[in-house]
Amino acid sequence: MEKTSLPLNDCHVMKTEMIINRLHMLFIGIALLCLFYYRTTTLSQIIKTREIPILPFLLIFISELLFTFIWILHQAYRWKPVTRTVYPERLPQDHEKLPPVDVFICTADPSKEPSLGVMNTVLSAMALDYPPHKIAVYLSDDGGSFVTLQATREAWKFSKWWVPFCRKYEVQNRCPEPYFFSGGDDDDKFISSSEFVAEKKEIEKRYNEFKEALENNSVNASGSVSRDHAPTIEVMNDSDAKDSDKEEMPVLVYVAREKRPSHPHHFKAGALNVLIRVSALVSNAPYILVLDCDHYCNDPTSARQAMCFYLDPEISPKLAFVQFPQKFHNISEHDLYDGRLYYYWRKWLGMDGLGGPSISGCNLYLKREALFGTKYIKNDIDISHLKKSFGSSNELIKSIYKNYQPHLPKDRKITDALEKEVQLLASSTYDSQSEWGKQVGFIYFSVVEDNITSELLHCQGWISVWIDPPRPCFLGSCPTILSDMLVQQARWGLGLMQISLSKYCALFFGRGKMSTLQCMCYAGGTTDPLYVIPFYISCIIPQICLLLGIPLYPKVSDPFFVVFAFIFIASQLKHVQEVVSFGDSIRTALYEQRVLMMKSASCYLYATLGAFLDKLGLHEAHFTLTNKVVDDEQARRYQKGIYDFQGSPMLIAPICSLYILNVASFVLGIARIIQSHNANELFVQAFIPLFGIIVNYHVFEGMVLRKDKGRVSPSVSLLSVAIAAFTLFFGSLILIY
Ligand SMILES: O=c1ccn([C@@H]2O[C@H](COP(=O)(O)OP(=O)(O)O[C@H]3O[C@H](CO)[C@@H](O)[C@H](O)[C@H]3O)[C@@H](O)[C@H]2O)c(=O)[nH]1
Ligand SMILES: [Mn+2]
Repeated sequence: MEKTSLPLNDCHVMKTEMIINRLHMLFIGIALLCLFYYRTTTLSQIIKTREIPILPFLLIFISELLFTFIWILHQAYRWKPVTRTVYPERLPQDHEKLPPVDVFICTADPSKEPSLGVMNTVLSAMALDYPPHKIAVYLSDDGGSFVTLQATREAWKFSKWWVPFCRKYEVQNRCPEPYFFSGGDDDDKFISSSEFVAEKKEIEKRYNEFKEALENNSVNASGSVSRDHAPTIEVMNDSDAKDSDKEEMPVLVYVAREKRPSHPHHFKAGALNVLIRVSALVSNAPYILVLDCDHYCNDPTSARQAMCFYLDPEISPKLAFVQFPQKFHNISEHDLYDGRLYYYWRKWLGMDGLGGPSISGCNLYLKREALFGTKYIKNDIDISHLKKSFGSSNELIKSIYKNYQPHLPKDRKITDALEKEVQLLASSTYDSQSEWGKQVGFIYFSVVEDNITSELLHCQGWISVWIDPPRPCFLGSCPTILSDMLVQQARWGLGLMQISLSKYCALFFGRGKMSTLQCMCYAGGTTDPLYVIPFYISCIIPQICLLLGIPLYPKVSDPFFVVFAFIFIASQLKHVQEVVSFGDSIRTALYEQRVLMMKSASCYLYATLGAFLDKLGLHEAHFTLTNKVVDDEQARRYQKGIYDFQGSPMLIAPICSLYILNVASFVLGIARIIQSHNANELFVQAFIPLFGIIVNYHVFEGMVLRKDKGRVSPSVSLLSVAIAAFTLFFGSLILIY
C-alpha cells in the first residue's frame, strides 16, 4: 500500500539559479533605466545644440530599445526554472495497466535521410521496453519512395530477430547500429553467458545482411522520391506467424500519404496529421510518441518515464505532452555550431516552471485527446459539426468516441473496408474542408509546426512537462557544417518570425489564455530573429562613427560610462554563469556567442526578410530538409574543431562582410584616435569592433590564415570586401546628416 502512494514524479525549483536570475534582473533593470535616462537627456541636448548628427544617435537608441525589449521578454525564462525526476520503478507491475502508445516517425527523402539511419530509428522504437502489443510504430514516408518502402519491409523482417533479442537480454541500447558498432553494448548484463554471446553473434550477422540489403536497395534513392503519387499504406504484423511460441511483436505501419503538385502538403505537420488519422483507425493509442527519422531511442524506458506523468492523477488530466530534449550522437568535443542546442534547453527549464515547455519537434509523448481537442466537444453535438472539424470520415469520428479501442481486429489483419478508409484519410484533399491544421492536429500556419502547435495547446489550458534524464532517451544527428546549421536556423527563424508577425504573436494572442510570463516566453522565442536589427546596427553604426569621429557613447570619464560597462560585463558574466551551471565549460560560452553572431548576421537576416515577404504574399515559406549526410573530409574537420565555411555565398558573405567592416573601422579608428587624442570620447566605439574581432577570430582564420578546403573561398572574401567597402562609404555619407 505504501508503495503505491509514493509519487511517480517530483518537481524541484532551482532555487540558487532563481535567486541569481532575479538579482541579475533587478540590477540590469536599474542600469537600463539609467541608460535610457542618459539617452533621452542626451538626445534632447543634441536636438538643441546639433553638435553631433542625430541619425546615428537615433539608430543606436533604437537598437538599445530593441535589445531591451528582447531582454525583458527573455527574463520570463529566468523567473522560475524547475527540474523534474521520474520513478518508473514505481509504475504498476501489471502491464495491462499501462496505456498503449503509437510511435510516429517522419522521413521525407532517402537521399538526404539514408534508409539505414531511418530503419535504425524504426527498430529502436519497436524494441521499446513496453508491452509489445501496446506499441504500434508508424513510418511516414513523405517521398512516397519504393526505396523506403522496401527498407521498411526489410526492417520488419529483421525486427523479428532484433526485438525478441533485446527483450530477452534486457539490452540497454536498442538501436542496432550503435549497439554493434559504437560501443553501445558496454552495459550488457549477460556478457558472460555463452548463450548470449552466440545469439548476439547470430544477430550481428543478420544485421549485416540487413544492412547489405538496404545498401543494394538504396542505389537510386534520389530518383525514387516523388511529389505526385497515390497513398500507400502497408500494415506489417505477425498475424501470419502461426507459431504461438513466438513473442508478440509491435505492429509496423508504412504510410506514404497522397501527394499532388496542385495541393499544399504542409510538410512535416501535414505528414503527422495523416499519421494521427490513420493510426486512429488502426491502433488508436491514447498516447503518441513523435520522432524524427534520425532521432533513435537511446533508452528503451522513455515510454515508462512518460507514464510517470500520465499515470499521475494530479498532473495527467491537464497534461498535453511530455517533452524530452533533443540530444545528439554526432557532437564533437568542440561543438562548434552549438549543435547541442543548450541555448534552447536552458530556456525550457524556465518554461517548465510556468506551465510547460513548447514542443521541440520530436521526442515527445503527446496525448491524442489534446490534438483532437475532444475535451471541448459536447456529447450531444451534431455529427455534421464534427465533420466540419475532423473531415468526412465517419470511422474517424467513431474512433474518437471509441475510448481508444483499436480498430485492428484481434488477428491484426487489415480488412478491405479499413484499407479503403485509411486511404481516404491519407488523401491529399482530406484536410481541405476541415479544421485539420487549423484547430485540430498539428498547426500548418508556420514551418515551425512545433512552436505554433504548442502555443495553441497552452492557450487552451493544457500544460506540458520537460524531463531531461541523465541517460538521454533519444539521440539524433545535428548539422556539422556551418552552412547546414545556417540553413536549419534560417528555417526556424523564418517560422518563428511568421508567428511573430501574425495574430498568433503570443503577446496579443495569449492574453487572458496564458499567464503573462508564459506569453513572454512564447513571444521571446518567436522574436529571436528580430535580434538581427539591433545586431546589424551595433555592427555598423558605432564603427562608421568611429571613423568619422562622432561620439555615440559616454566618455570614459563620464559617470554614465559605468552604466554601459556594467550592463556589458554583467550580461557576459550571466551568460557564462548559465552555461557553467548547466554543466558546460566556459569555452561553450564563447562558441555560443559566435553562433549567435553568425546566426544574426546571416540566417536571421533572411528569416526576417522572408517572413515579411511571406506576410506580403510575395514568397512562400518552405521546409528545406536538414542534410544528414556529410563527406568524410567535412566530418574530419568538424571532429578537429575546424570551422567549415563552404556553402552558399548568400549565407557566408554577410558574416565575412561584417567582420571586414569591423577590422577596417577598428584599425583606421585607432589611427584616428592616436592622431587626435580623443580616446576618452571614442573608447566604447573602439571597444565594440575589437570585441567582435576577438570573438569571431575564426572568421579571420577562415579568410586569411587557412588554406584548406573548408576556408572561406577567395571569391566570397573578395565579395565581402566589396560589400564592406560599399557599406562604409555610403554609410558615412548618410550618417553625417
Ligand atoms: O516535408 C517534410 C519535411 C520534413 N519532414 C520530416 O521532418 C523531420 C525534421 O526535419 P529535419 O530536416 O531533420 O529538420 P530539423 O531542422 O532538424 O528539425 C527540427 O525542426 C523542425 C521544425 O522546423 C522540427 O519539426 C523537428 O522535429 C526538429 O528536429 C524529419 O524527420 C523529416 O523527414 C517531413 O516528414 N516532411
Ligand atoms: Mn533533424
